[in-house]
Parts: sequence; structure tokens; C-alpha cells
Amino acid sequence: MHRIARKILQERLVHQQLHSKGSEITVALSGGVDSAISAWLLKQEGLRVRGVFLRSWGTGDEKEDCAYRDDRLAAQQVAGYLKLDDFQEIDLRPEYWNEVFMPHFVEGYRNGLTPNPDLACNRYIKFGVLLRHAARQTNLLATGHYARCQNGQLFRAFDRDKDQTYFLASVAPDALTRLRFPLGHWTKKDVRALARELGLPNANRASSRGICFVGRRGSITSLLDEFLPTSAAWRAIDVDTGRLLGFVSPYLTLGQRVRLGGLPHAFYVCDKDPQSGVLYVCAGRSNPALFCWGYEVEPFDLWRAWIDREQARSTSDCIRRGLHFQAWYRQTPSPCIVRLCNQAESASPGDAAQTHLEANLQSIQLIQVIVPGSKPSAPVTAPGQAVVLYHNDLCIGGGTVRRLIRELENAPPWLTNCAARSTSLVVKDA
Ligand SMILES: Nc1ncnc2c1ncn2[C@@H]1O[C@H](COP(=O)(O)OP(=O)(O)OP(=O)(O)O)[C@@H](O)[C@H]1O
Repeated sequence: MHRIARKILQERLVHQQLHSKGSEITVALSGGVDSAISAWLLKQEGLRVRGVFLRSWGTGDEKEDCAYRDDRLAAQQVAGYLKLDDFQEIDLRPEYWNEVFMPHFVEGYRNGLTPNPDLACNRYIKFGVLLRHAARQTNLLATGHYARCQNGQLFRAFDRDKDQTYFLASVAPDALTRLRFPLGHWTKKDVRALARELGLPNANRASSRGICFVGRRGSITSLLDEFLPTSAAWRAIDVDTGRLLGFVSPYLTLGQRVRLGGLPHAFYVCDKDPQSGVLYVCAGRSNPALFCWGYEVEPFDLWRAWIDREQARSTSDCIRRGLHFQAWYRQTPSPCIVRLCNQAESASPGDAAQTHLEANLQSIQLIQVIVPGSKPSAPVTAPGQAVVLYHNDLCIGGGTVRRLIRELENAPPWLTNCAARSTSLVVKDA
């Protein structure tokens, strides 16, 4: 056995449950080194491994088609080199277009949001349509994501620097029960070294360009101009003076600096009104018009599943403490308090002093992810983006930001006193 693999297997870092010899699994092969090593590891377990390459994008653009052909060829070469039991390409361009690109990306921007198509892609394409496709032949699907999964629960990867649970938080809990992430206990460094040791044809290939499209176009703005050609510039209005300062791109994000010529200050986006085509801006980064207490979030199913499990042992207390949130991939997690609420409360949250939720927890449609402290602070994310929640290593979902919470006039005692207290949930390591 190869040196690095032996070291890792001997140290029992591959904790995934071993399946009986002869069972089958589908591996999503991107052409990159992570999915290739995942396939190799599964073969070491004695599984029959079928490779599948996914085509999700293509507009006839020569540069894009060229990148797609390179990826497919690399995936095919890996499948041949590892003597996988099968290799297929599946074309999910219509599904990607209809379930991710148009509804999440294009419509999101049209509605003034800052969407994250990668989370939608994982939920609807890789762990939706592709998983259903895989289920026709094998019951399990593996990918080269860095994450750990056990009993339908998602845990951070051993390699914190590569941990991809942020992108997986939107995946349906029942899908998680059929997924394998063979690299959950590996570091990227060891994966790369093993690929070289095995002489894989893609051992030195850069990380895959993924199945998403933006990187290949240069900028989101040029892509959106193509798909939303009628979007006119919006009016930039200074929130403090009500003055019209100029006309700007509608795709600017909350907190982003706005380029407005000939003005003495730097201006930042503090609010967007897609109905009237107005971008509210404020002078300076420390302007209170930018600040918020936290984020109102529409929860992913994974969060609901966590709440359901918790409900069995907890009271109807609507505050959850001892959690951390991440607002983007690789962001250092920050402490937060989560308050469960329903639509009616959300319309007028007041000081959010209510501590008992009358409604059944099942009816929760919104959660408030609040940053502890006595003062509001500058936002770290924007409507449309995902805020992902963690309890230690356990990823408990999170959700899509619907709006910023600006209304808590003074920090209520539960927000300032209880920041450091932890929930009594016992987290089992995967
Ligand atoms: N076009 C594709 N076809 C099949 N599977 C894919 C494709 N793109 C990504 N995947 C799967 O999703 C996983 C994570 O994709 P991501 O785009 O984050 O790539 P990555 O971390 O660079 O991994 P890799 O080195 O395998 O490309 C991949 O390891 C692979 O299993």
C-alpha cells in the first residue's frame, strides 16, 4: 500500500463506515484531485465505484466549452486510470438553468439580493438531481467535499482550512443519509501528495473550476448585463440628507463602497429598494445607518432537523446560545445568539424580550441570528447570502438572509448577559 495512504489508514483517520465488499457507490468526478482520491479511497474499501461527470453549464461560448471539455477529459482519464466500474457524463444544463441560475441567481439580483448560487447548486443539482440519478444504480453518492457526515448529521472537516460545510448547509437532511465524503479526515496536502504518489493523471491539476459559471465570465456585472439587459441604473440617495448623488449599478451589495465622482467622502450602500430602484448610501464606514444587530434568516431544512431533535429534550425557550455563525466560506466563525420567531413577530420585533415561544417550534419560519454585544455593528453579509450555524463541529444549517435586523433600539438583557453561555446539547464527534 502507498506510504501516505498506509499512514492515514493505520492512524484510523478514515472513520467512515466500511461497506461490505461488492457494494456499489457513485462518485461525482469533477476532473480534480479531490474527487479522484475519493474514488481511490472507496475502491480501497472494496466497493464497486461508478464515476459520473456532471455538465451543468454551457452557452455555446468557446472559452467555456473548452474548459468543460478539459474537465470532462480529466475525469474520464481518472476513471480509466483507477479502473472504475463505470464512467458516465450526465447533462444537467436544463436543471441547472431552471433550478439554480434563473430562480436563484438572475431573479435574486433582479430583486436586489446578493445570491449565492453554490449553495443552491449543492441542494438542487449535486445532492438533488445527481443524487436521484445515482440512486437508480447505487444507493450512495460520494463527492470530494471536505466535510464529515454521520447519521444524517454534518460535521466540519478535519482540515479546517478546506472545510466546505458552509456550502453544504443547504442540503436536505434525508440526502445527507446517503452521502459519503471520503476526505472528511484528510488534509488537502496529504490528498495532493497521495495523488502524486499514485501517479494520477490529474495529480498536479489546479482545483476544479467547479460547475458554477461566474468565474469564467470575469465579472458578475457583465454576466448580469447579458441576462438582465433591461436593468436601468438605480438612483443613489444619501440617507442622511435625502440628496440624489448619482446613478449606480443595481447589483451593488450592502456595505459595498460606491464609486460616486466628485464627492468629499467615501459612500457605502446601506439599503436597497428594488421596487423604486433606489440604493441608499451613507458617508463613511462608521455611519450608524450601516449598522445592524444581526440577520433575519429563512432557515434551511438542516436547521429545522436540529430544532426537531432539540425539541425532544428542551423547553420552548426561543433563545439558543453557544452557537457560532459563518457568513462566507472560510470566515472565522463568530459567536451568535439565535432567536426563533414567526412571521408576525418579525414584522415588529420590538426589543425581542419575549423568551418563550407560544407556537409549536415546527411552525418556525424565520430565525434571527444576533451578534452579542451592547451595540449594533457593521453588517458582514447581505440579503440573499447564507448565514451558516455551528454548534462546535456540528453544522446545524442556518439559512438565507432575508433582511438585516436594525430595530433593537437598546441591547436587551438576554443579548448582553448571555453571550457566553452554552446550550446543553451534547455533540457527538463523527
Ligand atoms: N462537473 C462535476 N462533475 C461531477 N462532480 C463534480 C463536478 N464539479 C464538482 N463536483 C463534485 O463536487 C466536489 C466539490 O466540488 P468543488 O467545485 O468544490 O471542487 P474541488 O474542491 O476543487 O474538488 P475537485 O478537486 O474534486 O475538483 C468535487 O470533489 C466533486 O466530487
